[in-house]
Amino acid sequence: MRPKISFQDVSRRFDLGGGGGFLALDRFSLDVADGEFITVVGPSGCGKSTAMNIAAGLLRPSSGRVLVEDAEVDGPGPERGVIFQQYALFPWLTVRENVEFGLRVAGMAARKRREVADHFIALVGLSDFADSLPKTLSGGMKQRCAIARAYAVNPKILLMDEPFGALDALTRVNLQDQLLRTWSQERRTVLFITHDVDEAVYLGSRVIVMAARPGRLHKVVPVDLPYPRTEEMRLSAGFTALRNEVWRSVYHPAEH
Ligand SMILES: Nc1ncnc2c1ncn2[C@@H]1O[C@H](COP(=O)(O)OP(=O)(O)OP(=O)(O)O)[C@@H](O)[C@H]1O
Repeated sequence: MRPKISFQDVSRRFDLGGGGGFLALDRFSLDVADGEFITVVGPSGCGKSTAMNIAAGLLRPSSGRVLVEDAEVDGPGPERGVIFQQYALFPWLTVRENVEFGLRVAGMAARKRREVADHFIALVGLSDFADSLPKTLSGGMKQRCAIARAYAVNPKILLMDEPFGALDALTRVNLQDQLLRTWSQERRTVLFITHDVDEAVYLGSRVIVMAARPGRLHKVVPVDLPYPRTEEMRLSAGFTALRNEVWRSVYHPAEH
């Protein structure tokens, strides 16, 4: 089957001035299957965001290319929803209006818009807050609103760059479960960057471990735990073994 997303020898060099260049990403290649949940971990500066931004069409590769369903990415597109660590909600719009925003831009009729928005607001558990402004929400709720907004425009691909990075541990675990539930109901292809090794193993069907200087793919660790993932799984010997493998690859790449 053809991959949903295909990174093909993608490199990115940043010009540092004075003729010097910095290789942020070196010949990164990866095929992501339709409906797959891929997590990406690696030390700071290993090119995770660079790879994600190239797939989002926000940054151009210096060489190589990214294909989405066989078409080369040359800019942002509605089939790719992007969620960053910063929630980026419009503060003057309510939760529902934020979720409706992309639908309004796409020209959807008001009644349909509301129906779609309310579906996704319910999916992330924010129905009681649909008429609230972002400033009255906790960080986790804002991020759930951002997820509902990204889902509402029905992107086939979700690109998530440390979406839970700013949240406390408990909220984070809750949002991980919520994201997996949403993913199992509204199957999308997900590329999810995190610094948290546990999060990477818990969410992903494969963990992509990257290494720095230059930023590159170091190792792919398949996660042979079935979905739905559960709390018992988190505490299982199988999970711990995978977590240790990923940990060693991130922190001791020379030996692993
Ligand atoms: N616009 C830029 N100009 C120059 N260098 C850049 C630019 N963007 C990124 N870099 C460099 O490229 C490297 C990779 O950056 P990138 O943000 O992709 O890493 P990352 O793995 O996402 O890091 P982190 O985990 O800290 O977010 C870093 O060394 C960074 O300093």
